[in-house]
Amino acid sequence: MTKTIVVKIGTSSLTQPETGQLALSTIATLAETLCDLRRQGHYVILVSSGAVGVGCARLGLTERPKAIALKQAVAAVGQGRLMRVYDDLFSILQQPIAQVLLTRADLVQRNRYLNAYNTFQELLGLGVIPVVNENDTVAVEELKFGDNDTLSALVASLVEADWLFLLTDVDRLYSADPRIVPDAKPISLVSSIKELAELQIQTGSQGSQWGTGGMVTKISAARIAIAAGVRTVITQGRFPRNIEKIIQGEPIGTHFEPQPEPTSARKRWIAYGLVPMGKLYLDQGATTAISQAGKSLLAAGIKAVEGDFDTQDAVQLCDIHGNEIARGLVNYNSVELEKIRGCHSRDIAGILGYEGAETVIHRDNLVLI
Ligand SMILES: Nc1ncnc2c1ncn2[C@@H]1O[C@H](COP(=O)(O)OP(=O)(O)O)[C@@H](O)[C@H]1O
Ligand SMILES: N[C@@H](CCC(=O)OP(=O)(O)O)C(=O)O
Repeated sequence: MTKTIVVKIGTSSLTQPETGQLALSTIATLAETLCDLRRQGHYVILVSSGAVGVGCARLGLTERPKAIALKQAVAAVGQGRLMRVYDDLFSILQQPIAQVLLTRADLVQRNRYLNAYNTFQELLGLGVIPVVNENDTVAVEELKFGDNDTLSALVASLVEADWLFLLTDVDRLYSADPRIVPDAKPISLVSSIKELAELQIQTGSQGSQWGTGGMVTKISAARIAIAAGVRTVITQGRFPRNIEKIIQGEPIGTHFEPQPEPTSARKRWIAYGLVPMGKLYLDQGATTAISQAGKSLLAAGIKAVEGDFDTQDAVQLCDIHGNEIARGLVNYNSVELEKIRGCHSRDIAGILGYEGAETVIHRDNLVLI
């Protein structure tokens, strides 16, 4: 049965940790594995980091640049070389590939989201393996995915994938960083979003020397993907052949079970496609109404408004502790909300001088995180 499989490989798997040089045997084995999956009739998408890492090696830089302009320049040097390596290897295996560079804006605006979807469908229909990366050279700070774990989860959600593999330089998720805590407990299965939220995991502040997101972004990516119904696995990048074994049922790596009823595509777009433009801090009553009773958000439950946003922008909803509980599209802009927060809906017309929506965020435009 044809499956859609998204495989993300991080810099720490693509490069030698000591030198930053490409781990050619890993990349070649990955190419062979993906070609075999294609020949078995599956649709395959590769999300590959490494532009910055390869660029650093080419330019003789010994650590990842921090300044955005330098990072963009280094990525521009590395991306071409990375694609050359992939095209040489996949060409030997007679497998056409395509370079797909995305910025967050490509998935934020609905028409561009649908365009990206259509392009992936055309490529997969042609038997091509798309090789995706963030378009680092033009991605400006406020509109960046920031890491390819998030990007790969959004792509898996976009194409309604069956599997998302996050290949990294450890064999699975642990209770803490195994490099630092030798007796960290391995985690083999996370069976729900609720369990994921309750996991007590030390993820450390950053990933390996060349990585970007560490485990924080992989856990966040798994949350996005399983909400979209995508089975997600964190496993060792140095053994790409494990992908086939895992698909055949071998318990390798950390498995995140997909949510039984995937969140609708529109709500996934609200929750993860859009970039939130502000925050609304709710009182306990509104928090309970939103998270447990499936209600819309009314002005009376808003204690504070943060940010400068327009109507229909996406905003984060936070509980009394400041924890994000949901995202939604507002019916009022930030200036109006500052005036009506805490007020009863029947008083809104008198305060604003015109009859607006009864709700601040309608339930249909609200997604629990
Ligand atoms: N709880 C944890 N379980 C496993 N690895 C962890 C954990 N916390 C932090 N890490 C670190 O995260 C690193 C992987 O993240 P990263 O370096 O960004 O890799 P990649 O380049 O594959 O994205 C591992 O090398 C490990 O040192
Ligand atoms: N677009 C960047 C991706 C950075 C990134 O997410 O790296 P990693 O944490 O190694 O997957 C690059 O190609 O270097």
